[in-house]
Amino acid sequence: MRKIISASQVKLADSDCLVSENISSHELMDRAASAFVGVFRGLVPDKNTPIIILCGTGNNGGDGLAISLLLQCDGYDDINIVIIPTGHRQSDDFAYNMQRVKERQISIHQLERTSLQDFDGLGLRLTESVLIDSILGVGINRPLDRALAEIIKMINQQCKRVVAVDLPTGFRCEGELDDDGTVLYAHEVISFQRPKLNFFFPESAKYMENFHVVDIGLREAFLAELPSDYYLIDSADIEEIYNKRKSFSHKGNYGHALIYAGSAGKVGAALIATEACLRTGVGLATVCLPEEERHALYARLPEAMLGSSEELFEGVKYSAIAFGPGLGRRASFLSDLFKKANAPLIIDADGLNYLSKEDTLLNALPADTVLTPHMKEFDRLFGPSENWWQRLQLARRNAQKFKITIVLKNRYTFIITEKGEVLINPTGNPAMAIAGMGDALTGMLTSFIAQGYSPREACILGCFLHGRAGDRLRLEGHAVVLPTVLLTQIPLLLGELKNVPFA
Ligand SMILES: NC(=O)C1=CN([C@@H]2O[C@H](COP(=O)(O)OP(=O)(O)OC[C@H]3O[C@@H](n4cnc5c(N)ncnc54)[C@H](OP(=O)(O)O)[C@@H]3O)[C@@H](O)[C@H]2O)[C@@H](O)CC1
Ligand SMILES: [K+]
Repeated sequence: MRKIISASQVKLADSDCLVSENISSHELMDRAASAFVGVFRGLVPDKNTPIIILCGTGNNGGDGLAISLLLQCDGYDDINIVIIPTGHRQSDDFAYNMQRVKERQISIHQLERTSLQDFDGLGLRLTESVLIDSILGVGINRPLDRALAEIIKMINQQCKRVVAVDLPTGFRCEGELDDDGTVLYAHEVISFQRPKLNFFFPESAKYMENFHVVDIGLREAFLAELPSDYYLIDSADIEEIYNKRKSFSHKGNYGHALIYAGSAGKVGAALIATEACLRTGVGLATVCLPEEERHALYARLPEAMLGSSEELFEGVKYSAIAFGPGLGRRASFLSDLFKKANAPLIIDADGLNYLSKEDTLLNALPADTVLTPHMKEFDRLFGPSENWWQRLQLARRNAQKFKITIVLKNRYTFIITEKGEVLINPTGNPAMAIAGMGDALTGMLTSFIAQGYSPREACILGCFLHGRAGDRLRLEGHAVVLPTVLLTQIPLLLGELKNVPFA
């Protein structure tokens, strides 16, 4: 898992890198510039493209200058640099790179003061150029001055393609994103070493389209020691957590899941959740569906067993219970379930809606419960929030208070553990925005918990693989991914882990 660090921690990691490798800060800046250019080349392969590099006078601006040198060496032949004064003094590495740029034949336009009129007077071809934004990076420490904000608003109206260095100018790395703040909109952001936490909030879409993260060699061992509650899940975590199926094992070794789901007109939700559970490897799955809907289950999923509410808990020990997809009014069984359940619960959809209407039930949630709300379900459960930063903090408080895991679903799903850690899932794409996708996730999480994984492990595995299956289909050309099609990928993805599915 990759720890997400704050703007101030980045500076500590930079200093550590200089000391531990015994390099100068401009050498590290060259490394950052080179990593940036590595991605930039792929984004803008045409070397005749007019490029405008907007530089502030701190280290973000220093990066811009170092980037100009590399791009020129690479054969980009139409580069204009504009220096916009930021702050009280130039940083040393900015001054160092300025000296190097002056020794080359690159056009430099130096604004003596930050003013829209002066900027406009430069007559830059903003609409035809690719603009590299290196005005401000992690050093932003106050709202933008009016004059700089005016320049940025004009650029936002005119520029068709902006590539930001480290982060878009004006964007805050963490904390509440200011709704009225001016930010230089970036079509691409090339960020150093780690993505910034706020890249993962839906509000960031207003300020940026895509981001790339490049390694600049900061010491991972140092980053691992920094305190942070935010982590980005990566494929190595999946390899580490997932256990191969053992030889001589049988269905009894892989758990028995109960799927309490479906109602008249919403049987599909139960079928999808159950199919997901089975395809993720559970040993046994029992579905509690209304009796009259049983034919759909037998026709679609002969592997599943049907149970009725009365007999469900007689002498059966489940290893995980999913509750909610397509339940409608049947969700009122939740209070009884709390008394009868003998396994961790995964509550979704109508189960969450019922929970939000009955205040006292939240306090009665059994240990190890997983809630899987999307934003609206979350707000109904725990109250409204003004923005995603507030919502995430509210989720952390409630996960700790009730000792539960909350899977807050979005483009980047946040898994909030009972300790208040936030694990960010990077996989998934808009082709997956379709009915039934959440039911599939619920089935997968239930399956992993039934197989003996902790709620934390199950949520990491389930969210990552669910999104990865969708990403694979998207890459194969599917503009839309149906949940039942996505589920066909799950056994294949599991089979690819550690290359051998069996011990
Ligand atoms: N550290 C490293 O070794 C490495 C760092 N790297 C790069 O450095 C970047 C961070 O550089 P940084 O710390 O110099 O900050 P940066 O974002 O350039 O801005 C600072 C200047 O802006 C000013 N200022 C602040 N707010 C303002 C506002 N609202 N409006 C106007 N001005 C404002 C502030 O002024 P002051 O507070 O002094 O008045 C100060 O002068 C980082 O994002 C990455 O790109 C990479 O090369 C890798 C190695
Ligand atoms: K920037």
